Amino acid sequence: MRTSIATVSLSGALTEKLTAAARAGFDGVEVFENDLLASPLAPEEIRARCADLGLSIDLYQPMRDIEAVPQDEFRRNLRRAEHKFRLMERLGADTVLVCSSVSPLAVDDDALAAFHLRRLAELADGFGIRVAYEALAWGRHVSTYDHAWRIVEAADHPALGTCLDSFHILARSSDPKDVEGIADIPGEKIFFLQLADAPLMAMDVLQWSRHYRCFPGQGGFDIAGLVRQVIKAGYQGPLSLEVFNDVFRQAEAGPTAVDAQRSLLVLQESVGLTAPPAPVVPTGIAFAELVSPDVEPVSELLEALGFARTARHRGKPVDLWQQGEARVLLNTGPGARRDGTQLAAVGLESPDPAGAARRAESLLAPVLPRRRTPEDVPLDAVAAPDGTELFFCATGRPGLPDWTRDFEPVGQPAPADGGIRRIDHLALTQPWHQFDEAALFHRSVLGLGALESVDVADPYGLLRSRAVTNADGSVRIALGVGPAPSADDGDRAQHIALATDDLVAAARRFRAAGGRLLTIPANYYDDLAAKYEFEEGELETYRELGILYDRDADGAFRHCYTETIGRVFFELVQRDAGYRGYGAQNAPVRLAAQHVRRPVR
Ligand SMILES: O=C(O)c1ccc(O)c(O)c1
Ligand SMILES: [Mg+2]
Repeated sequence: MRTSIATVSLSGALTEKLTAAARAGFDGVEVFENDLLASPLAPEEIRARCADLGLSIDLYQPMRDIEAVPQDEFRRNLRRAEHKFRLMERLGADTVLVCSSVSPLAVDDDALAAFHLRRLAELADGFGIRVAYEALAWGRHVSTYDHAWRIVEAADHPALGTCLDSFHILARSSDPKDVEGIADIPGEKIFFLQLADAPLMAMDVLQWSRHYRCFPGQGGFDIAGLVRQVIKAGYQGPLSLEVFNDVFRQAEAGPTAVDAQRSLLVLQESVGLTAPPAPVVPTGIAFAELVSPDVEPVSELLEALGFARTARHRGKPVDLWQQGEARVLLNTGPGARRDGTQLAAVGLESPDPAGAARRAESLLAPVLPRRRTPEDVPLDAVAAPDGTELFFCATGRPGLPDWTRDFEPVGQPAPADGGIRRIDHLALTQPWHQFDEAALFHRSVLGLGALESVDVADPYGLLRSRAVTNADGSVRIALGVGPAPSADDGDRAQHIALATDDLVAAARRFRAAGGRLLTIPANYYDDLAAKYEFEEGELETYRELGILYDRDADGAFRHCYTETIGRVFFELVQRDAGYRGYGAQNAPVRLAAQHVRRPVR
C-alpha cells in the first residue's frame, strides 16, 4: 500500500520534514496546518517542492469544532472552511481532516452534526475536496469511530467520509471485538487511515495522544489487528503515520523518517500485504568487538578475567581474546583513538548470514561494506540504529564464510580456565532518542523477541531497559536508555556479561589475578539478609566480593562487575537455567556504586 506520514511526526522546518519523508521512501504526507503557517514558502511552492520530491499531499489537517455548534458559530465555520479550501486548491491537497468537536458550545445532537457535515461536504465538493471526519478519543459528544461513521452515513454525501485513527480507537478499547465493526464500513467511505501506536499507560487520553504516540510495533496496541479490519473493509488509501511524540519532535528528522518507514514495512509484512526476506534468528554471539586506544588496561582486564590472546587478524590491528565460547576482539586501529574504548561491533552466529543481511537490507538497515581488504573473509554486516556494527557470522561451519580464518594463531597457551563459558548478554545503552527504534530494529530485523521494558532508578536519573532475546536465550541484548539527552557519548555505558557456572570461584580468580570488582555498600547485604535465607557463610562471601543476588520463581541470579574502561565494563554472571532476567532490581545499587567510582568532572 502507499505510505504517508504526517508532518507533525518529524522535527524541523517543513522543507526538512518533506525531504526526510521522501528520502525514507514515503509516497505522501499529511500537511499539518501549523507547519504550513510557519513556513516561508507559498502554498504553490510547497506543492512544487512535494512534486519535486515525489510526494503527494494526501491530507490537510486539522479543521476543528465544525459540527453540532450554534448556528452563528457554524456560519463562521463555513467561512473559515472556504478560506481553507482555497488554500488547499493552491496546495494541491484534495482531502481535509475534520476532528470531532471538543467545543463547550457543541451539542449532543447527531442529526445536527450530520446536517453540518453535509453542508461542509457540499461546500468542499465545489472545490473538488473531500472531507474526512475523525472521532477524537476526547471528542465532546463524538469519541468513537463507530459513532463518527454513523453520523457520516446519516449525512450521506459523496464528498464526506470518515478518517480512522488507530490511536483514538485503541486508546479507548483493546478488545479485538470492538474493531470488528470497521470491516462493515464501505471501503470507499473510509477516506483516510492514520496509524499510531502507544505504550500502554493509565493516563489522561489527550496527554497520552499528544506526547506518547509512537510508530506501529513500538507500543502496546494491536495495530496489525486493526489494519486487517480496514483492509477487509476494502480501504484503498494510504497507510499514514500520525505520531505526536515529544522525543521525535527533538530528534533528527532523517533517521526518524527511516524508523517510521521501517515500522510500516514490518506492519505490512505482519498483515500479509508484503513478503520481505524472512528473518534469520541468530543462534549465538560469535564475538564482541571492542575498539580501544588503551590496549594495556583492556588487555590486563581480559587477562585477569582468564581470557588468552589466541590469534591476531592477518591484516588489521585486531586481537582475538578467547575463553570457552566467549570471544572478545580488541581492535586498536585508527577508529580507536578517536572514540575511546567502546563496544563497536557484535558478531551474531547466523544459520544463514547472507539471508540475515538480505532481511536487514529490506528493512532499511544500512549495509556495511562486505570486506575491508581483498584477503578478508567476506562477511555480511549492517549497522544498528546506535551505530553498533552487526556481523552475521558462521564460526567454523563448513561451506559458510568463517570469520576466524582472518585470524592467525599467535601460539599463546590454551586459555587459562577462568571459569567463563560464553557471553551471557550484551548491554548497549542507546542514544536517548533511539530507544524505541532500537527495540523495533532488533525485533524486526533480527527476529528477536522483546521483553517488557523496566525502569531502573539511577542516582542522577532514570534508566529504562528492555531486553531482546532469541528463544533459547543464547542471544540476549539488553537495550538501555539514559535519563536525558546527553551530548557526551561517554555516558552511554556498554557492558559484556560473561557466563560462569561458579561465580564465587570466578570472582576470586579475577581478584587473585589483580582484577578489581565494583564495591557494593553493606546496606545492600543487610537488605538481602532480610529478603532471602542463605546458607552459612554465603552472604558473607557475596559481601566480600561485591556479588549481587536476585531470585525469581524459576531460579537465582548472581552477578558482579569490573571497573569501567572508557564506556565499557564487564559483568560476571551465574544464571540458574530458569532465570530469565538481568538482575534489574539490583541495578540502582550497581549504578550508584559506578557513579562513586567515576572521576568527578
Ligand atoms: O490532538 C489533536 O488535536 C489531534 C488533531 C488531529 C488528529 O488527527 C488527531 O488524531 C489528534
Ligand atoms: Mg488523527
